[in-house]
Amino acid sequence: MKAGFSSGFPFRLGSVPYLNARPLTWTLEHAVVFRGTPNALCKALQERQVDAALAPIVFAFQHPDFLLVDGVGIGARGPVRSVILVLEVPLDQVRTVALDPASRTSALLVRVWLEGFLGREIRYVSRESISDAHLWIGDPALAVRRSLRPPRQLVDLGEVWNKITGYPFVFAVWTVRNVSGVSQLANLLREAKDLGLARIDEITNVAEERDYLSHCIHYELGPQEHAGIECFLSQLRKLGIFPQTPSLTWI
Ligand SMILES: C=C(O[C@@H]1C=C(C(=O)O)C=C[C@H]1O)C(=O)O
Repeated sequence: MKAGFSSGFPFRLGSVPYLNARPLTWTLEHAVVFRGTPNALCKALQERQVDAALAPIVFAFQHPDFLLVDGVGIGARGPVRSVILVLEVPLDQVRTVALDPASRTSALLVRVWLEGFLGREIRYVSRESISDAHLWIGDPALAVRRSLRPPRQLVDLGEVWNKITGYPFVFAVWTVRNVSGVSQLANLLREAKDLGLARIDEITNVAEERDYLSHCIHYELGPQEHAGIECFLSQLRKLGIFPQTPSLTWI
């Protein structure tokens, strides 16, 4: 039984099916009732199938009624490995990009990078279409990266964001409906992060995966990550996406 609750853990959690979320949910697996892509998690939150989800940060930009758990997230302070753009042609010839239908945040990060920072005009097409570049996230991205052969090249979006802005990037945060006991829930989610990070050796015995969880994904969310989120928001506004400044409520 979890501390402070007389009848078990009273919250329903949603998470992504990717390796990178495992340290955050390792000690809370019993409470995870929904596992789906970042896109599916947004729907699960809206349809009240879950009380809290490790949702794409951009969901909160559009839904200010949800609360965000501070101190924990899925971010990167440099190369992230699992958010990649695979190029079929040299970068300066890229005109069309197929987005990953699983993604919300990285789909906008691609736009910020190509349109905002590089000033390119890009047409976005569906995954099935022939395109000059493909976005991949999560475990499928890790698999694509392993099987990549020249002349195809890849761009690590965590790395380009950090090189250009100097900030970390935050992909996902625990996004919570304002239910009773919400601050206790936030404390438990922060505690679960510490417990999970101390048990990476239990989560995977594959050296490459341990390295990914220990060095590529950054689970702490502090002042630098907040500055990164603000910078991402201001870049989105420059592109005319989310013209209002959303008010984010951190707990
Ligand atoms: C770093 C990652 O972050 C994911 C990317 C997301 C997105 O692009 O919308 C959302 C949630 C994260 O789980 C990843 O899964 O590779």
